[in-house]
Amino acid sequence: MMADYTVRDQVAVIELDNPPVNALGSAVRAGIYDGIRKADRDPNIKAVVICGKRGTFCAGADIREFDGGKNGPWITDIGDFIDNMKKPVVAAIEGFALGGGLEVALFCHYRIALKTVRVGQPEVQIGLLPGGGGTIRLPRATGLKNALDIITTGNHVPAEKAAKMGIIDQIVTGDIIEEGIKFVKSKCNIDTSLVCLRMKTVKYSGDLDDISEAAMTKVKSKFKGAIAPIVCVKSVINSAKMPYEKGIDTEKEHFQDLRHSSQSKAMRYAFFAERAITRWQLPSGGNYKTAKPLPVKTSGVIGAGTMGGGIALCLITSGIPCILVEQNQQFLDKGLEIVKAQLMRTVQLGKLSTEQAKKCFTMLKPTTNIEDLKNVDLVIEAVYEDLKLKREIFEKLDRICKSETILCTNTSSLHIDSIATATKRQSKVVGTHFFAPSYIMKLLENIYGTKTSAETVATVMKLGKTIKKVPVLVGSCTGFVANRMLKPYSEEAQYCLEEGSTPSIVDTVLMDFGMPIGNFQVSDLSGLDIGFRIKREAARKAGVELSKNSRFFLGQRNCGLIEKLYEAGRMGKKNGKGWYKYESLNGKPIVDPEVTMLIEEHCRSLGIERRNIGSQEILERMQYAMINEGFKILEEGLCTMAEEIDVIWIYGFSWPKYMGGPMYYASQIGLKKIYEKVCYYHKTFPYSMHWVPSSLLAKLSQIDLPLSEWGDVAQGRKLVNKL
Ligand SMILES: CCCCCCCCCCCCC/C=C/C(=O)SCCNC(=O)CCNC(=O)[C@H](O)C(C)(C)COP(=O)(O)OP(=O)(O)OC[C@H]1O[C@@H](n2cnc3c(N)ncnc32)[C@H](O)[C@@H]1OP(=O)(O)O
Repeated sequence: MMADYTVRDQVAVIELDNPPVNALGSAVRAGIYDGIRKADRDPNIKAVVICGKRGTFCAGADIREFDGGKNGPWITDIGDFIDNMKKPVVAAIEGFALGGGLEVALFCHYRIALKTVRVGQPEVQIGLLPGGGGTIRLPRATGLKNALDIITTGNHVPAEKAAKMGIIDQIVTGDIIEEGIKFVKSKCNIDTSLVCLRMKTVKYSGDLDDISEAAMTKVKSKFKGAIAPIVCVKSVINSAKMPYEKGIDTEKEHFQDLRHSSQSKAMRYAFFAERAITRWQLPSGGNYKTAKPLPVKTSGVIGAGTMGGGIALCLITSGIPCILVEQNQQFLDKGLEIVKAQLMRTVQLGKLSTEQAKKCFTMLKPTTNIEDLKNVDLVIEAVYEDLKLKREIFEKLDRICKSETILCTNTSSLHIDSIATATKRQSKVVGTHFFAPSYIMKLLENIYGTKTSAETVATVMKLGKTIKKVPVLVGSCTGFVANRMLKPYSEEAQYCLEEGSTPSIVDTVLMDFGMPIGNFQVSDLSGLDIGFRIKREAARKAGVELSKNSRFFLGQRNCGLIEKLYEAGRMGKKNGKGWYKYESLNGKPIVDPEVTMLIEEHCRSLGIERRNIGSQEILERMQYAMINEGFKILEEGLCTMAEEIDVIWIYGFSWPKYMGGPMYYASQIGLKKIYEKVCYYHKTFPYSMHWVPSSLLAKLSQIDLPLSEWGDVAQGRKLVNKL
């Protein structure tokens, strides 16, 4: 059994034992169930302590069992039994009590915890509801309002706050088992039915229907398209509406429905994908197991623009002092204002106290002298995208900084080697590509160059976690993984415009799919001048003219609409007109007939016949083109596993987690169908190179392999004969 049973001083101690996080697999559930029955039967036992091994209580049900695991007792059987026990049972919590772990604690008559503990019901984040009585018992412990908040967000609650909320009975210090024994022995004379949560009523103020409606509206707007938060609200409301037993039975039905839902399956996939990508490896052989990260106790950021300022903020709010360098005082002052404003916003959002924010700000040392960086452990360069300038900076840094300093570039497109070769420490040069707004967006694309060492990679992967990002390691190519895949996606969106669609139709299709924002809205946010400059730079490099009226550019299909909008002074949201018009800087996008006319005129002048394009075609063309690119990225070894691509899209472009990511989505559609469509579009649009089918996709479309093995096939770790 995966729960140890020992007796100390007439108290039965049941220790959950399932490495690494004591997940409640069937054997653990059976262990607890057998343990409490044994303790109840034994007349020498006066009370019970339930706790966990390895410094943690329990991280919840074993998520891997949800795909059809072993049976074992249902979790609420444990609760039903404890509810009828006369001997007191205490949950002695250290580390985490999450999901089913917190539910087990709520079955107990009492809960004590160390100050460092965090509790929560994170099931909603994997598309579920707390199906072990959580939606019915937590409101009885803390009231409807708190329970709705905890269960619909999945946020962790620190011990002291949980104690104030009535979830924890006592905060203790010292050895948790000793404390548990002491505590529970003091409760032996108390009637357990008085403290049993089943017997309590749910506290709330106001009208239940109003509370329910307000909670529904909130989750529908906050978690657009997701089913689980809605079901969570229903079930928590049931705790106040229904008798205990009916509430529990209904909760179990909801849980089973959600467990089988495609949304929960995708979110469970995403949970493990996020963990799989931490097991990175370099083509040279170095990997997460063998490489040791260097300590980063001090840092520097070059460039105090929106990007650099945001990066500096990430560092200081994570406790890493940062020297922020700008070329002159005026730019530096402007950058500091950005940092201050963002810090204030963080305070307003309740994420930092004023005191904490002040303390963070003292960790920022602004300067106009790059020489001040000489002793820092790591520097992130975040100046604008100009290779010559970046090389100059790296050459200087190489001269100035101590030999151990790691030099990072926040380039979004330039090859790492083209910057690293400006230094004599190529092994210590690495890409750290943040996404705008850099303080908010979770993705950190870490890019290795030909000579980047495993130690350098380990350092920036660890740094990513420290500053609360999701770091993904990728190889170097133009645009890296995220922007390289975004290119065919947005190009197809523009081609759809010139073939007959409109920005609002395309964006609506994407948002109906689940994207939080459409392609053209994003383009307006980043600024049309950016897209225009990228094209102009590509033309300059190739030594050709950028012509808005040519249907071909560099041997490929071209859509000159962005140039035409740019020429018409439409810069995007910042000047109130782009693909849409805006009444204010915070305004919503409004369809602009001028843009429709501009598109129609563009088509007339080029002799393009417009037609009705259905939503299925729009979605397919944007997504399949990008998925095909994803397979090319795997094929070229720039990612080692398909999961990396999905995590990049979830955290870089807010792909809905309940759709798993583009590669997972492809696996659900079926690679055969995707490949056939890619071939069809390649035939239809022969001048768009992104439709040239990936050979890996071609290979995988003929066999039935799980996504977790696609990277192995690409890298030759798994050989497939059947073709
Ligand atoms: C007939 C079929 C029946 C099937 C039904 C099954 C039975 C159902 C029982 C009843 C269920 C009632 C409802 C309850 C539902 C739940 O409890 S769902 C789970 C809720 N819990 C969570 O979502 C917590 C998930 N974990 C975390 O958030 C974090 O892991 C952590 C605990 C905060 C620790 O973080 P960190 O230190 O950063 O470590 P990680 O890298 O995240 O994790 C370490 C490894 O542990 C694995 N892991 C973590 N949690 C679980 C888990 N709950 N189940 C399985 N595995 C887990 C994680 O994957 C890591 O391992 P690797 O992937 O190998 O790296």
